[in-house]
Amino acid sequence: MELQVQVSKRYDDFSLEADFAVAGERFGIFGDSGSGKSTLVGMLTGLVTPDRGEIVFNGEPLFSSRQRLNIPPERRRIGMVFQHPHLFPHLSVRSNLLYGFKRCAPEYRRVDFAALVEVLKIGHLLDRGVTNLSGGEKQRVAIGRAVLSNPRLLLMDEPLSALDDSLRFQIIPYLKNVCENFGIPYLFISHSLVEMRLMAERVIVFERGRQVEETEAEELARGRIGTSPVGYINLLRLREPVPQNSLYAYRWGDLRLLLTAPGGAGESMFELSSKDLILFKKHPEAISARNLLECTVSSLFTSGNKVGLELTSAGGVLVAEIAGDTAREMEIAIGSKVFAAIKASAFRPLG
Ligand SMILES: Nc1ncnc2c1ncn2[C@@H]1O[C@H](COP(=O)(O)OP(=O)(O)OP(=O)(O)O)[C@@H](O)[C@H]1O
Repeated sequence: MELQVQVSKRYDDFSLEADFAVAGERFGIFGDSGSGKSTLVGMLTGLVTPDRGEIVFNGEPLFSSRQRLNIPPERRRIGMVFQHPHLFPHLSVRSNLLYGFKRCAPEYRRVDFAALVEVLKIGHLLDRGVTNLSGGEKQRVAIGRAVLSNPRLLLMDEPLSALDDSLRFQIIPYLKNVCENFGIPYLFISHSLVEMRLMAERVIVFERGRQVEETEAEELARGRIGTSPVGYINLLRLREPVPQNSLYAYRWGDLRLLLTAPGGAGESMFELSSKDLILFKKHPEAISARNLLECTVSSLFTSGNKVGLELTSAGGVLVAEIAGDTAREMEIAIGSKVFAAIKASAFRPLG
């Protein structure tokens, strides 16, 4: 997709200025509460009219104040998934799903109902009403309904923020699979950096109605090292947990990691703060941490008085954070060998 946006909108005590062009399939809009994300989404869908500017999607103008053009929402073919699923309570799951499909002109119907139901794993729910579904099931139905309306672009405005932590991260693979399988580009809007990294490649950052940065999701996370109380969050996909005494041994690349958290069979995602890695220049003699990884420093980046280290190990890449003084004392440079100690309890399951 190609999306060009150059718009401004003023409310009494808030104004939004956006000027960006994106080309790609998985874009993110990131910003704190009140930064203007939903206002921008409203302008893209056509529910909010910009004061002036232009919005062009795949070469087709959707809004142009110069040309006095404002394509109505129903003709923009932009799908929406919101924070709350907004399902029709009197309709079954099947009828909710088919709502948009039936309203879509036959020539635009590309998404196959049976295939979509399979990807979202909601086949067993089709004949049920929606009121008693779990939060995660409701959101999967809402995603399915949006996708079945065959949008040219899917806008997801904080689609996970009403779900509790474990559900949030269970829904992410469905969201990604559904868009990838059916070739639907999306804009993912969120104030969660972890969600952004899992969903988007490039990210446009808004602060108080102003677009301040366009970058890669990973870069954005790394740039906040030292400024964020939780540090940089490493995301690890670990496999095949095997009970080992009171712990669980997981596979990570060519390494085994010991964790306190039991995971489901197959793969599970875990987060690990950059603050939870303790670095040694030489192999320590005896340590209480259950994991000791031999690593090479593959990249260094500074943020304030903190230094972020990208560490390459046989398992994969991890980011650690240490004070600038410590990095100098340890004579850390690109190519340095270090040992990273990590407690079994430092890994937190996502979902
Ligand atoms: N219709 C409106 N009239 C007046 N002010 C509005 C209107 N809509 C939004 N605003 C104001 O614009 C600002 C940006 O709101 P917006 O909902 O776009 O932010 P957001 O980044 O989506 O926030 P959140 O993450 O909390 O939803 C806020 O200060 C809000 O109060």
